[in-house]
Amino acid sequence: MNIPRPRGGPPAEILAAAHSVSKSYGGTKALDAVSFAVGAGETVGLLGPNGAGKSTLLNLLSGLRQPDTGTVELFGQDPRSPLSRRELGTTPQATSVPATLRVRETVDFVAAHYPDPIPTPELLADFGLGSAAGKQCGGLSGGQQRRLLVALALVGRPRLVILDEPTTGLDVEARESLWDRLAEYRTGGGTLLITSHYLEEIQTLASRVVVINEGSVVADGNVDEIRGRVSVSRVSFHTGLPASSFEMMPGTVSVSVSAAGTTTILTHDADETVRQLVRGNVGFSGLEVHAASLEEAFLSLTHSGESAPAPERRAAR
Ligand SMILES: Nc1ncnc2c1ncn2[C@@H]1O[C@H](COP(=O)(O)OP(=O)(O)OP(=O)(O)O)[C@@H](O)[C@H]1O
Repeated sequence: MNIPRPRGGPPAEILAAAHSVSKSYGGTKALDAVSFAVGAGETVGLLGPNGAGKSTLLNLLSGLRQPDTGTVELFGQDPRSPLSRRELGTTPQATSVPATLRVRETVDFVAAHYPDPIPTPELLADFGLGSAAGKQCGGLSGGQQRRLLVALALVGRPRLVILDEPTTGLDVEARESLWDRLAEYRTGGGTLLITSHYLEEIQTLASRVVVINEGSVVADGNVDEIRGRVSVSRVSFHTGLPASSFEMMPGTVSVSVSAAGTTTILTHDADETVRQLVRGNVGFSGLEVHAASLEEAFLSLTHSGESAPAPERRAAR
């Protein structure tokens, strides 16, 4: 597990951890022997495509579900114990607000569970909901409801906040304002675990990014390391040569040939790929270079694996 150790100091306290955790829903394996931990003071972005297992992992860590095998800890205890959740603020993906309660009443109700909550007017003002305080929650827009849910996660000044895709349904302005609030929470010493589909979205906030795909952790590192590894291009062209001719080229992740005869090289270094094609006197036509899709980028992580991160492979050649 990758827990940062402050230089010269003791290891960071682990606030939440999964130890070799597996979870299936019927025949679907959502998590496969995942080990993962969040240390105090970290902001961890949990990144992965649809169905990767992100929500399942968060639900286990926050005690909403139980693992089939392996163990989970929250503040060193079983996350299902109410005591362990006292210092946790969370907004699961599917939660909705109570339609008939007013916004102010909803915040007051949740705040009453904590010894030192953020005062309701202050919290609502921070989240741009001051003027909506007297409205029924059911009358809020989707974006306002989302903001209210995140505000509720923070009201008790928790030590750890777990948010599942908090910006879903928010416009750009609301999204930025939400990141600002979370950055303030972090500056005040808070620890964050946030899921997203997009590295761009979490890269300004996250101190560490963990990529999960098909129920397994496929990468764990700082933003620059992960960006280097998910930056993949597709170089496509027509040639008479078989796919195997290109597999050893520097930076290559995978090579495929479509039914229509187009050869596509997924590569971490499109410039070098094109240089190699020219230098090698490869007969090609119809050359095109595009950014790879997110799915292809995640696939590249699965292919390269933890033992051979792309930047090192690139440097070694
Ligand atoms: N309650 C459930 N019943 C059956 N299958 C489920 C259930 N919850 C999740 N799954 C399946 O488990 C796998 C992991 O789902 P999970 O929601 O954890 O992924 P995710 O990374 O959070 O996806 P998304 O980004 O789409 O929210 C998927 O194949 C999903 O269809």
